[in-house]
Amino acid sequence: MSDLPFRRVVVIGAGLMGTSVGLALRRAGVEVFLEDLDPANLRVAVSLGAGKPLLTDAGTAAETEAEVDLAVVGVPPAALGRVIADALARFPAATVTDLGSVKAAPLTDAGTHAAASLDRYVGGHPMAGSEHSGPLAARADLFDGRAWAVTAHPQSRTDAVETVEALALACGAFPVRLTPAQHDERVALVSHLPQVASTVVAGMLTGAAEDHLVLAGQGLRDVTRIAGGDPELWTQILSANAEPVARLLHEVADKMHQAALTLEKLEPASSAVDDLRRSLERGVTGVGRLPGKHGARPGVFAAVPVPLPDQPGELARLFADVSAAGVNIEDVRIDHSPGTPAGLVELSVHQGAVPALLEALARHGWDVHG
Ligand SMILES: NC(=O)C1=CN([C@@H]2O[C@H](COP(=O)(O)OP(=O)(O)OC[C@H]3O[C@@H](n4cnc5c(N)ncnc54)[C@H](O)[C@@H]3O)[C@@H](O)[C@H]2O)C=CC1
Ligand SMILES: O=C(O)C(=O)Cc1ccc(O)cc1
Repeated sequence: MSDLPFRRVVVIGAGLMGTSVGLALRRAGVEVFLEDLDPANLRVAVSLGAGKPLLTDAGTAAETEAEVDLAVVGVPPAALGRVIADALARFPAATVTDLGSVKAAPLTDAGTHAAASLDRYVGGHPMAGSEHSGPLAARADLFDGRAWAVTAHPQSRTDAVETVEALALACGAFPVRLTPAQHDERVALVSHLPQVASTVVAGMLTGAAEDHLVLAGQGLRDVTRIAGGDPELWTQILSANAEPVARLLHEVADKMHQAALTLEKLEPASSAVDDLRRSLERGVTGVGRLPGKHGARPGVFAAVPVPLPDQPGELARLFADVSAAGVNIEDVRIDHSPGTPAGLVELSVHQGAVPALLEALARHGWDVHG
């Protein structure tokens, strides 16, 4: 990519997110320098190919700092304001952005330390990540097809906003412009509430007997996966966006209370049965509103389940058969049932491709049903 508005990028904080940005930018041919307080994380990120260390044993060449066009701050939320302000001072020609999950508090913080140069700062938040931390969990394709919030503030320079949008695009994401306040309000619903809900459900498992947990299926794993996220990171995220998240939690608590009352009133053919069905249907409607890959309209993709024998080469054979049918796999999920010699692969494909795919898979002996 030769028409990018940056040639030399520094990533400060080479953990999961910073290292993933480094890998994605290296994939796009951009020169990347890395920095981290933790020398072990820096070494791992460098060895993964995410960039070169900014500081060498001989120190940093002054011309390197002067020639940095873009600094990307990937440190934990509570440290963001300070590190953004430092980056504005250290890299005088650079646009500075960050990867933080909250946007209003770090902007205020950075403004108290670096008000004069804040016009070169534009916030960013890639809406992709994982429940794992650190550079070993990083991936070059983490941002492919994902939204990346770009949060300009009133002083942000237009060229700085365009540079951060170009960063999102270079990493494979699509930029979404929002104000910091709009961002924090929206992620309260789409990211922070699900985290607390997942955490509460997972927390209830701590008291469960092991012979109960052996029954756990994919549904429980789906609901609790993000509860495995770093508690320190999430303490910082939720502390910085407490009010909107608390408002939503009160709403959830009311709805849970209503659901409990409904269940207590259930009798065959009672109106409580209709209430229960209506609330389950509302859930189906809500899930159907989630956009698919690349922000595609909901409902564009369909999931095709295929039972997979637990033998070497079966997954490769399935993918080859799908490919021979001329069908693109948009997404894939594999469910493992402990103790059984089979798994279930769920192929997400364009709805229009489903009939041809089912026909082709059945022809190749896969156990699929229309
Ligand atoms: N974990 C996730 O899924 C997502 C996280 N984010 C945001 O990305 C940021 C980074 O999160 P992760 O990469 O998950 O955390 P991480 O814990 O994997 O990485 C953070 C890195 O920053 C380093 N660090 C801490 N303070 C530093 C400082 N003052 N200077 C230089 N390096 C410093 C740490 O040593 C560590 O290597 C956070 O602000 C988070 O809110 C955004 C989207 C997703
Ligand atoms: O693991 C996942 O699916 C996530 O959604 C991770 C995540 C964590 C924090 C963010 O600010 C954004 C995304």
